[in-house]
Amino acid sequence: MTAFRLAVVQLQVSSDKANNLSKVRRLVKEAAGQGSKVVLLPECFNSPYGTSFFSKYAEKIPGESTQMLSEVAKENKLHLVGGSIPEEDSGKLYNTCAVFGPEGELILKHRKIHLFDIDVPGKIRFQESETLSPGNSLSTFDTPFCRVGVGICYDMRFAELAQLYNRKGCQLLVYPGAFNMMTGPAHWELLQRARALDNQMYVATASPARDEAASYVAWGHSTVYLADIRQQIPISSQRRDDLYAVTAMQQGSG
Ligand SMILES: NC(=O)CC(=O)C(=O)O
Repeated sequence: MTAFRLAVVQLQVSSDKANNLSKVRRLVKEAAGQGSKVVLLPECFNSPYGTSFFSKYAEKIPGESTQMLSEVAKENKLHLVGGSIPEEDSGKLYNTCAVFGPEGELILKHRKIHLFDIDVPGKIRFQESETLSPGNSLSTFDTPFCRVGVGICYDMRFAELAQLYNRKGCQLLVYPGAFNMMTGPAHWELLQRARALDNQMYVATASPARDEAASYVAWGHSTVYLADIRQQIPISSQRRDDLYAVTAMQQGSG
């Protein structure tokens, strides 16, 4: 891994898609001006986060929002991890992160694998699966600095995914996310620290900025967490592969 500057954009997302896109343009340019080579956007950066919004804001890829991401990555000569947008494909909706390289090329699409379905009586009920379909693929990409593993928000709760990315040689995990005012204070930082510590990898998250007037109030607190003590505490070489293994099943499409 070589040193580079990573920017995490905590965006104030509104119901005005065009305004969200123009803010992204401005903020990525600003991050590039400060020397950033990889920029991470939040989950659902072009739309309010909520099941009632996904179909209205959904786009095909390529489409308006990802075209903007491609242009911005190229203009600023950086890797852009495009948070996520509601994606429409063949009549289904996905929560999808598109990653672009410095020539504006689409490197990968990661569709959220674990949908956010929770029901905490009296506090919060959220069922992404009412409108979204899950992705079925792991997603990694290479930069000149390190290999990166991609998950979206709820994906961060699943330790196995991070372990598989570790086995695939990733040194940085990125999670665009939008935890809320209940799960945020309880788990947001803890999960990042857990994934970083278990795997001795860097972990970065980007959230929409908190908007108390939104129907879903994001916790915010975008973070970069470091656990870079591989040499001193060499757990990767001390693993008992003779006793246990984390393996991926055959990946489907999506
Ligand atoms: N929004 C999510 O996908 C996940 C979340 O908010 C949580 O796990 O808490």
